[in-house]
Amino acid sequence: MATTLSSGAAAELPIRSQSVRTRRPPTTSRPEPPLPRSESTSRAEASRPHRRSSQRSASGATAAAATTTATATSSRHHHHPSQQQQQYHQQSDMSAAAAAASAAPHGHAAAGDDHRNGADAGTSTHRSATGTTKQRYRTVIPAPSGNYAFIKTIGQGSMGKVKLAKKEGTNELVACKIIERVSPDDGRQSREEREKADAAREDRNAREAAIVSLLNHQYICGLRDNLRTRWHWYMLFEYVNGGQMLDYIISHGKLKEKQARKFARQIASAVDYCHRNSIVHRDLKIENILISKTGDIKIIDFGLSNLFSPEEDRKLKTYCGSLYFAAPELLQARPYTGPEVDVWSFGVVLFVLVCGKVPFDDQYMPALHQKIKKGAVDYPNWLSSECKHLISRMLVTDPKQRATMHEVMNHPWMLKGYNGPPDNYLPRREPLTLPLDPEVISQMTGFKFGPPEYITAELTKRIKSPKYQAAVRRLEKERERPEPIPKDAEKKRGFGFDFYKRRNSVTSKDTLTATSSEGLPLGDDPLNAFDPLISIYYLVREKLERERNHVHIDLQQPSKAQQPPSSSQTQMPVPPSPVVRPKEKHSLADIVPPQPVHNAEPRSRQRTRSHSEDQPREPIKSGLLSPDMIPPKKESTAAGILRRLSTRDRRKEPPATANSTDGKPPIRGSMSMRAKSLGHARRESIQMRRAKREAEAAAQQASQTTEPQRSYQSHHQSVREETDAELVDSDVRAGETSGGSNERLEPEDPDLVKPVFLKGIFSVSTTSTRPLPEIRADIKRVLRMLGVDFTEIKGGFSCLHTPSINHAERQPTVMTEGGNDIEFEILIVKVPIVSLHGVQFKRLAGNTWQYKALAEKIVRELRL
Ligand SMILES: Nc1ncnc2c1ncn2[C@@H]1O[C@H](COP(=O)(O)OP(=O)(O)OP(=O)(O)O)[C@@H](O)[C@H]1O
Repeated sequence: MATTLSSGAAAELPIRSQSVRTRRPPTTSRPEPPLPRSESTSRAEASRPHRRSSQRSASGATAAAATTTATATSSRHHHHPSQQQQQYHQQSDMSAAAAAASAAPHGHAAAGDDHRNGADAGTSTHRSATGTTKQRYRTVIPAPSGNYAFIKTIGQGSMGKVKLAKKEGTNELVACKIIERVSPDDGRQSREEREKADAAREDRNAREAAIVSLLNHQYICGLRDNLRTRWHWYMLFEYVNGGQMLDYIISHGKLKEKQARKFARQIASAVDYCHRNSIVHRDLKIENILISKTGDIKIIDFGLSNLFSPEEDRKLKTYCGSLYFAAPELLQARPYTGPEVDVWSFGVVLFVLVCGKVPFDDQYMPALHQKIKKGAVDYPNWLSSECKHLISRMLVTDPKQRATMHEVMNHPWMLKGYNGPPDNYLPRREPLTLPLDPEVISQMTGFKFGPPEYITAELTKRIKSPKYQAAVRRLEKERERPEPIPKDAEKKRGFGFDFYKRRNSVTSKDTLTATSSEGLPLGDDPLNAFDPLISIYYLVREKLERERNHVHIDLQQPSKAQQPPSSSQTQMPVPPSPVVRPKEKHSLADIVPPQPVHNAEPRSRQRTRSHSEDQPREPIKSGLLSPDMIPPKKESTAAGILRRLSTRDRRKEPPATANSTDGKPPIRGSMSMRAKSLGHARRESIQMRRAKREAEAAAQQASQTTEPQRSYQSHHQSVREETDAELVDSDVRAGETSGGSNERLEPEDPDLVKPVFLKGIFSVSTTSTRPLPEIRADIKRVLRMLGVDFTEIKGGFSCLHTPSINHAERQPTVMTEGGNDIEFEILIVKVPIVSLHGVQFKRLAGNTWQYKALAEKIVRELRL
């Protein structure tokens, strides 16, 4: 149960008072509008075939699906002891103390709020006249931007399900997070308690929707649309289809520092962007980092995020997050500003990336608490001293001594191989001036700021305040200072050495930036995180500008929308730049840039921080080169991915051939994927394009042959990027073919392997040159051996495992939601070009670390 401490209480948080974020008990009694049940959803649900006989209803697939969901919902919503250990939440936030009246929450109240329209959607239960509970499904979400049809469930968090959905008439895929709004009466709470909990949850949902709808960052999963019905919130996010970071780690074990750095820089970029917009995530953990098709990270789940203020007397007091990633001050129930708890969690994430395990672990909760509070970390000796140093600066138990994001981003480990710190992609801003834009004010909803007049009055007060005006003057002075010293010069005079000396005193004076405000401590910078109201004003205004411009601003290219307004009239929208977001690249050739990879991050908008520029900013400044003309730079290339994939331990592979460049055996195929030097990237890119062309020709030839001739081998050779439409088709077909039954499929059936390309590469836990039937047989052997229930589905296996006490491993035992059951898929994917099969794991539900332990065990047992 959530426990509220009195303001400022610094008492130890009793362990039993911890709880998951307010979770709903099983849904049983709420009447649901009589909705037509969609066939395709039934199929999709029924295609989740791991249900045990005890969970199955005799009345066929529909009932089975209903039971399934009810069971899943039920098991998830019970307050399992481990849940209580995993996430905890105490309700008493700054926002709750904010202005009394709340504007309408962000999101669109759908017709579903009217029961008679039957527009509520998603999964929910319905108690019939006979008292039996039935699950109802809705297949289409009538979102403001169009109708979205559900395809299948792709995730399950503590707040609800996440389903893949497709916009009708398009191939656009979204991940729809479905959150219930009202808790049913399970007899455990009084009506008042329930209502209070629902109201608090509603505030959180509104805030999550409001926050994610405003954020605009390439490493943050963007909200496409948002719908609220009587019973549910539907948040339609961009679909991130490269898998979870967790799977990546299961696949690769610990990452090489170089690879971890790339991800860490992206996380830092996103987190710093949030902080400079007065937003703290509060639930940073490995599960909330997904990987996109292009190999970049996307942070998800802002369900626990909130606004923060640098003011001492406006500290946050909600203690939430995942225990393994939680800062010690949260365990001690101490009020906190905000960013420092994210820095700690980020430190834990970084440790997981480079070590493949959590830094603090104990199966006995009080001991785990003690370890976190003590902050003693065992660093493996193979970790570089710079990496150790950075993590040790992030995992400082005293939040005042802990590294700031500024320090993290400028740490030598972060800079290694790069020209500067990660870019946070903040749009260029100017200090606010009066009058304020009423349209912007009217859209500042979802945060309980109060009515527009109140917001206007408060903002005016802040802008006129001596503190703000002094900050503006300081900024102006900063901007008048001469240009910063070139980066090379920084290196020459020993920047790295200086860094260590002043690590605890990073202030505005330490920053290398002369023209930017970004080195200023939070609260001194009038442009970033000065005050939550001001930050939200900027964000809303920027969002409106994007919408007015009617173009999707390409996050990887600067556009005029990010240019400073030409006058003090900062509300005036800048004329749209003719930048239309290019369609996401799908082909290998398209995403392999012909450039070295060490300047990893895409050149983005014109930045306010000059010292982080990866390219000279002069041309932009002088107007010689339009910012829109700067080509994006990306490290995350297919070549890079494949190269990394190929550098994995392949002891079991055939001996080296003449193609081997470094004495190690190459992976099968004509081209060596073992190139390690950066200079090889370009060559690889060319080779890959050539190979792709050749393979396409071969595939075309194969398609002209008769059906039997289109053998297993040619299926292997088909090298083609799967489009989203095909992905949808295959997902739907998967539901149709498997139908939730245990029916045996011919092992040679090409449908048994899912032709996933880049998507699969990221989560490939292991690859094999062995024929598909052998791989499948081996997986089945291992699953049976480990007592995992499974059903064959298209492209792999749907698995369910209930860990027994005997199975308990020395692994982190708690972390996220979920009952005992671990639900996951093992997909066999094709790795393009090189005719390999990869085994991909995908967690659907269950305890993260139990899942990780199991997946790793399966990988170990496989003889691929
Ligand atoms: N945009 C997305 N694209 C693809 N998969 C997603 C997306 N968003 C969420 N998921 C999947 O759904 C899962 C749950 O999502 P999310 O973390 O947002 O839910 P939650 O209820 O807030 O979870 P938690 O209990 O971890 O806080 C994720 O772990 C991920 O596997």
